Amino acid sequence: MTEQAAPTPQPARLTVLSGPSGVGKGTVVAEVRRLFPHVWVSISCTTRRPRPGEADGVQYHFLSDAEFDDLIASDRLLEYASFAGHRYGTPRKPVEQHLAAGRPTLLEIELQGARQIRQRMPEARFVFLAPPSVRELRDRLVGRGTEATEVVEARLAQAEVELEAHDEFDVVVVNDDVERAAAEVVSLISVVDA
Ligand SMILES: Nc1nc2c(ncn2[C@@H]2O[C@H](COP(=O)(O)OP(=O)(O)O)[C@@H](O)[C@H]2O)c(=O)[nH]1
Ligand SMILES: Nc1ncnc2c1ncn2[C@@H]1O[C@H](COP(=O)(O)OP(=O)(O)O)[C@@H](O)[C@H]1O
Repeated sequence: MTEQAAPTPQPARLTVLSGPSGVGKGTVVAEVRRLFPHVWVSISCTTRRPRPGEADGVQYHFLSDAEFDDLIASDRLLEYASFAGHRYGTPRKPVEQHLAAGRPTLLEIELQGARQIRQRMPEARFVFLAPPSVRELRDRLVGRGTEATEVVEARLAQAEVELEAHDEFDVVVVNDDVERAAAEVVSLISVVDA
């Protein structure tokens, strides 16, 4: 029997999911993983402190400012941005490796980072998660109870900037119902264009 080389996998699609703080990105991404375990979700680096229940290497890699500076200096971030007083960035290598191995890959990042990815990887698909209303966004952010009042206000001010940019994205998904929104995101991640 002749041995055949394993076929080289087709590079997979990169999907970028953005949307204002409190819209439900984390909640929807958790549901996306449940519905579609084949997706690989990038773990970002951040200089913000972990919230209760968050662990290093799970939700984020929690870094010092000096460690974050090192990643920038050695070009190990695909994109990075400041948000509400902290820095966030996507480690480059795991994204490239998972895409090359054929795993549909998802980045959950804010607007400035999404714009950098559009410059570098225009073939990616850009999805904006929108709230049913601004009132509902405020209620979700306050209801989550993870930030102090002034941080909530800073995030809401930033949310207005993000909401105005929704038409830069390929698709807008309204997070009215978590399961419905997640199913829509899965269809965008998993279906390859003809
Ligand atoms: N540019 C960029 N933004 C990120 C990255 N990781 C997370 N973010 C965004 O940073 C913002 C703040 O995240 P976080 O502090 O976890 O708050 P939360 O999204 O409101 O729970 C959100 O809009 C995230 O999508 C990243 O690697 N790069
Ligand atoms: N479709 C939804 N309907 C009602 N509440 C939601 C919905 N999606 C998320 N939430 C709630 O809104 C709050 C913010 O969600 P989260 O996923 O932390 O947002 P983000 O990651 O965008 O900041 C959480 O308390 C979450 O349970």
